[in-house]
Amino acid sequence: MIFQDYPTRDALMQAVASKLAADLQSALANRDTVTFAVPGGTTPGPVFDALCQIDLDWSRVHVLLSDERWVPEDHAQSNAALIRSRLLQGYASKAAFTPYYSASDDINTAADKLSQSLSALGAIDVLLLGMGADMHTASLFPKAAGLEAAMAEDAQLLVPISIAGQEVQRFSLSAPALRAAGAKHILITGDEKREALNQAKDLSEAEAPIQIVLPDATVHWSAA
Ligand SMILES: O=C(O)[C@H](O)[C@@H](O)[C@H](O)[C@H](O)COP(=O)(O)O
Repeated sequence: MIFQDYPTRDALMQAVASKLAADLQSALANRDTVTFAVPGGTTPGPVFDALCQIDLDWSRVHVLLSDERWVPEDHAQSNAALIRSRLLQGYASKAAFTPYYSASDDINTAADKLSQSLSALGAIDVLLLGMGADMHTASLFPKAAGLEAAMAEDAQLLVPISIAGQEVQRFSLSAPALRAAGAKHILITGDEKREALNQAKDLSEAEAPIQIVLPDATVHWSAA
């Protein structure tokens, strides 16, 4: 694991955008289509704002969500809506994007269908993830229903997840999909998440799902 800290939140966001652009560029030099997986949540927005202003061959980039809340895009919790409004703008508006929520299929059918269709993309080339203070990443939450299946070696690309106490179901890239990614970046802020990251190193992947990617990831952190 590489740990990089930044003096301000703005410096963090700008640096992560530049690093992701560099990783996308090097992947584009080697592959016709590059798969870029990104998280939702409240942290990455400014990274997306900076990244979409960087001129690269976005028409050859396929954006995927690391996870989604199982809600339509007009719902406040929709990650697809976040990506469309903050990343798929400017130069990045040319990127391909596959939303996950389906009004017609149930979550299990959607997981099977999308896993099949998206597997043609191959391994994720560039992966950005967040982390919760409970050491979850994507929607792989400790003790969540569906976590065991999501961590199986033969887990399909996308899996349904239900978290006790959360009304909205989740949809997540599975552990094998995250583990197989090329360039892995974790974006976190604040002392609570830094402390959680330190705790995670001594825990199992089931106890701390961030461990699925942590060993070969670059962690980008600022205090604010
Ligand atoms: O759908 C989501 O919420 C994200 O994909 C999730 O994995 C997020 O990265 C963490 O929960 C951190 O969220 P914050 O950035 O809001 O702290």
